[in-house]
Amino acid sequence: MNQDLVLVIDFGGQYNQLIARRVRECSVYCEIVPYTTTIDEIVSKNPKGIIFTGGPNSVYEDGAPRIDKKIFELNIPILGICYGAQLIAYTLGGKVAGTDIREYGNTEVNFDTSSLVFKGLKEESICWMSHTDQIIELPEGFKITAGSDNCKVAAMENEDKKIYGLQFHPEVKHSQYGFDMIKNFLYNVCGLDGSWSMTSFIEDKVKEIKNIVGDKRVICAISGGVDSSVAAVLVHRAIGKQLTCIFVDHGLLRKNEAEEVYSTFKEKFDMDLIMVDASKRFLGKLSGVKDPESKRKIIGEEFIRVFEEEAGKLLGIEFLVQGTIYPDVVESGTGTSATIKSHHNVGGLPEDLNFKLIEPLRELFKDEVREVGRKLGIPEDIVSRQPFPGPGLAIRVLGEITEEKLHLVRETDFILRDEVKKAGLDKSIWQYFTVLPDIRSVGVMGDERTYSHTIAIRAVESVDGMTSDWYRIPYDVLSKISSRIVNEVKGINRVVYDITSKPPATIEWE
Ligand SMILES: Nc1ncnc2c1ncn2[C@@H]1O[C@H](COP(=O)(O)OP(=O)(O)OP(=O)(O)O)[C@@H](O)[C@H]1O
Ligand SMILES: O=c1[nH]c(=O)c2[nH+]cn([C@@H]3O[C@H](COP(=O)(O)O)[C@@H](O)[C@H]3O)c2[nH]1
Ligand SMILES: NC(=O)CC[C@H](N)C(=O)O
Ligand SMILES: [Mg+2]
Repeated sequence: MNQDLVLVIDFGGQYNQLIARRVRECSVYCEIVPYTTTIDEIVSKNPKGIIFTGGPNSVYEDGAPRIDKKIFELNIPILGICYGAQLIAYTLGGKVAGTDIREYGNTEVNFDTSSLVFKGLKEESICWMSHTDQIIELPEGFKITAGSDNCKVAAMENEDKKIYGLQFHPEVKHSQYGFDMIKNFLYNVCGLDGSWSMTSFIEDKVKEIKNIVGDKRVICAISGGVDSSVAAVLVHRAIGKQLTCIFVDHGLLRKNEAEEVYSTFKEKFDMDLIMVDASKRFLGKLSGVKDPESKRKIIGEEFIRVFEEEAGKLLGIEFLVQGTIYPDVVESGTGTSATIKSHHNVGGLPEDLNFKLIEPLRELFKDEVREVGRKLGIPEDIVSRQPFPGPGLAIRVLGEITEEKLHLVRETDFILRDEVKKAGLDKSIWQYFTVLPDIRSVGVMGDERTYSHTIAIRAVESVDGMTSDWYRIPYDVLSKISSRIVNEVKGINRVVYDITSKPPATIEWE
């Protein structure tokens, strides 16, 4: 890509994805790479600025993630945040140590506003702290540019070398002027002009895909969802008829979904589509499997096996396009971030993958993908669709999957969607579905005892799927949904509402 790039180097912090977002919100393109990335790889990407993230370790401990000292000699501006700042100090000969005073949460910080990073901001403001270690000795050539009651070095810099360290987290909303500080770093220190936009993203990706693919043929795994639709249209713009889309019915789709996806696709897009009914083989492979991660890996592998078979019939296929987005990558575990769950399209991929992957949306968050989709002219009803996970109902039937349980989730989900739509809430709730926990409970229906399944309703609001809060569906709507479910779906005698945010829960139950 020929646009200016900022690299975020990942040291395992909790807010890394937020840093990347904030950079893009400043209209600067950015990518996150693990701290193990070599200096040569970093140089080859030609970044105009580098940001070190926070992280759970203490820099002075054995085995803590480190960075090659040469990075400070590249004459590329560097901003270290929390662990990142401590790492700068440690690597350049300063001193970092654990202290008795921990700082967590809102903290008043004083600033030297002659610093390029704090220029134009208040001399005192609230910042979000989350650390136990402190920089107790500056490296040579550095000066202190901010401090708090309990932390003498809340910020330090070496203006000549363009190296900056912040002990607090400018990327979280709780830091009053945090966004402005990131912007100052990008504009004042790195000299970037904020000219990046989703339009330039599209143009660059189209060029890049053309170059990679040449005259080869490509298949695209399409689900009817937002991400794969956007990926397909983007790739189609680059290589047109060299692309064939494949939609797999794995027997884990929602009610009427296969027919609906097929007809919408045919109506809205001018692309080739192959539908594969693979429900028997998926359900066969999943039979008796209870563990969520095992289910995800089986599904990830089976998807690829189906794509391989279909590609075999088409001749000359080298590439597989997937609508992978950043949360799929980070939740699957990056080596620095923990594995939360293996998304089928990343952590669930088999090792012997015979395709080269094309994943043009891999660095983006959901709302950014939607923006790209709108810019590409994809109809709003597709772009604003609620997400549906690739493993489908397999991760909404907890534990062992049976046809009977799939039926219960399918029917209850259908009622939920119907009532949400009738209440006019389908555009306001980010994602909503039913889950079948593996429990039964006692009820009384028509004066008879029942011992039947419980269904849980999950509805969340979110921006990017990385964090979420439970959606407050009005009681009267919930009441209608509950009574329809127990009246219309035989085998359910109890309905519960999931009122947990993410974190600590996740959106899906498995
Ligand atoms: N039934 C399917 N058939 C073929 N490919 C699929 C299917 N389900 C998922 N995929 C592939 O896996 C990728 C990840 O799935 P995911 O559900 O995250 O994205 P999506 O379905 O495209 O969008 P959304 O998040 O809006 O549902 C998809 O982009 C697509 O490439
Ligand atoms: O394609 C996908 N493959 C997967 O394996 C997968 N797991 C979760 N999801 C979707 O990702 C978002 C975040 O989900 P969680 O909070 O459950 O991790 C939510 O929107 C989930 O529906 C998946 N999508
Ligand atoms: N949030 C962070 O980056 C924490 C850094 C380091 N582990 C500390 O406790 O000080
Ligand atoms: Mg999907």
